[in-house]
Amino acid sequence: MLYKKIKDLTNGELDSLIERASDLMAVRDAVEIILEDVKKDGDNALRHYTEKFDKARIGAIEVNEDEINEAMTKIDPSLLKHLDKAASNIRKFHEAQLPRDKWFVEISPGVKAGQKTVPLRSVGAYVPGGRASYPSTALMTIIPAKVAGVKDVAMCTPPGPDGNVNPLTLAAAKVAGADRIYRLGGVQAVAALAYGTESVKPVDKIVGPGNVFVTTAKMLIRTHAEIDFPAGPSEILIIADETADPDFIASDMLAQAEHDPNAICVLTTTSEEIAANTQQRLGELADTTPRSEIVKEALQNAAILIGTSLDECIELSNRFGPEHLEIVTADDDTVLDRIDSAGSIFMGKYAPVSTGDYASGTNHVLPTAGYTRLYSGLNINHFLKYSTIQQLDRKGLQSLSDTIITLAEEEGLYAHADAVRLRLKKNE
Ligand SMILES: NC(=O)c1ccc[n+]([C@@H]2O[C@H](COP(=O)([O-])OP(=O)(O)OC[C@H]3O[C@@H](n4cnc5c(N)ncnc54)[C@H](O)[C@@H]3O)[C@@H](O)[C@H]2O)c1
Ligand SMILES: N[C@H](CO)Cc1c[nH]c[nH+]1
Ligand SMILES: [Zn+2]
Repeated sequence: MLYKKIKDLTNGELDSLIERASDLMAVRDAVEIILEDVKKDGDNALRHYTEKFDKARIGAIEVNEDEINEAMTKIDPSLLKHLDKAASNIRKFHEAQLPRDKWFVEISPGVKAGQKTVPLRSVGAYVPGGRASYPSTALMTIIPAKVAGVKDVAMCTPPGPDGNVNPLTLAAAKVAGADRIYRLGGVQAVAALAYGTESVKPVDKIVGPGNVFVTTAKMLIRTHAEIDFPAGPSEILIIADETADPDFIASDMLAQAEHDPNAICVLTTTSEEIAANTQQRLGELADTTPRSEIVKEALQNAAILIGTSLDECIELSNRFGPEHLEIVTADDDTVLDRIDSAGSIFMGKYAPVSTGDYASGTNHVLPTAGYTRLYSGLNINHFLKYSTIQQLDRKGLQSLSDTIITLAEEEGLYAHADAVRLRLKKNE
């Protein structure tokens, strides 16, 4: 773990903290081989890689209705109640993000310009399932697609060694409204959704998080399908002053560390005492937590960085661009106003990242590896596209004609000018 004052960081230390997208491309060669094999050999390659990585010999690639219904019967009703509660909060939040179906503005008399909203035709949701199973991610990816009106939503998630998909993930997919489910994980799932195979229908866009292999695969198939953004191994950065509680900080760092050995957890604080106590607490928790092995590996990438002022901590956070940002200071609103790159922001000591991971309604599929500098987390717009519209009457066209004809002729595009002249020459 890196434990230092921000001002003492070497350029190399700062670069490896900020420029972490290179971790994804380190697995590029291995990923490309799998992508090519699936493109060439379709279902055969899917079965081969599922056996290799998930230790499962699968027959049917698509999960059938009977399996889904059977999974539903296996789930404790009280568990289903919690799934429903999470689903309903996620639905409520994403419905609030919906834009208007169609709108117009009068640019000038007789000239109306507007916009129409259209859902994508088909989307593939990748739901991870390697080191943990992620029913919550089925809700986070499928619900917004359905709220946006996407007709065809497929889900891919890795099977267990018995070839079955985790029953709660199947239940979550059903609650969320998935149209098709494939027992496929990793690079092979992304390839199948992008290229299509005998059993898998290709989709227009692939969304959802995954480990470095899944995320790199998404970045490499973009000539075939659009993607949301790189959503790789989990990250947290906490900005804290002396008012924060080191036990809470350590437990929230642990909560993201337990996802993946490649997870990245950072605390930046103005308090040397908070820094030291957090480090000590992390050490204790790492030994006793059930996912100790993963956590200990992830904590090797962790950092505790002491700033001489909150300004220094905020600047570091904006350069890092964390997937999750927690702000725990005496004046969280003022810090919030200065944040320009963070996937999802958690304010105050009663808002651990776990709230957004499961139940506050916001989406937990978020850019990692510094991509919050470019992308927003998963939201309704990832499932929509917009057509602009213009509607003019004769007077409206007349009012724009000189401008259009002059600019078109300057560009040497005479037919553009004539398209206007012709209409105005003809009697109504
Ligand atoms: N950023 C986000 O929004 C977000 C949200 C939830 C989870 N996550 C992250 O998702 C990830 C889930 O990872 P996971 O591993 O548990 O599940 P996963 O489903 O992403 O990956 C499992 C698959 O990885 C493939 N794989 C494993 N080793 C491989 C190898 N050596 N070569 C090629 N392929 C290989 C296998 O096909 C396997 O099915 C974690 O990193 C977690 O932090 C991120
Ligand atoms: N923290 C993860 C995103 O990095 C999302 C998640 C799902 N389940 C638990 N947590
Ligand atoms: Zn989490």
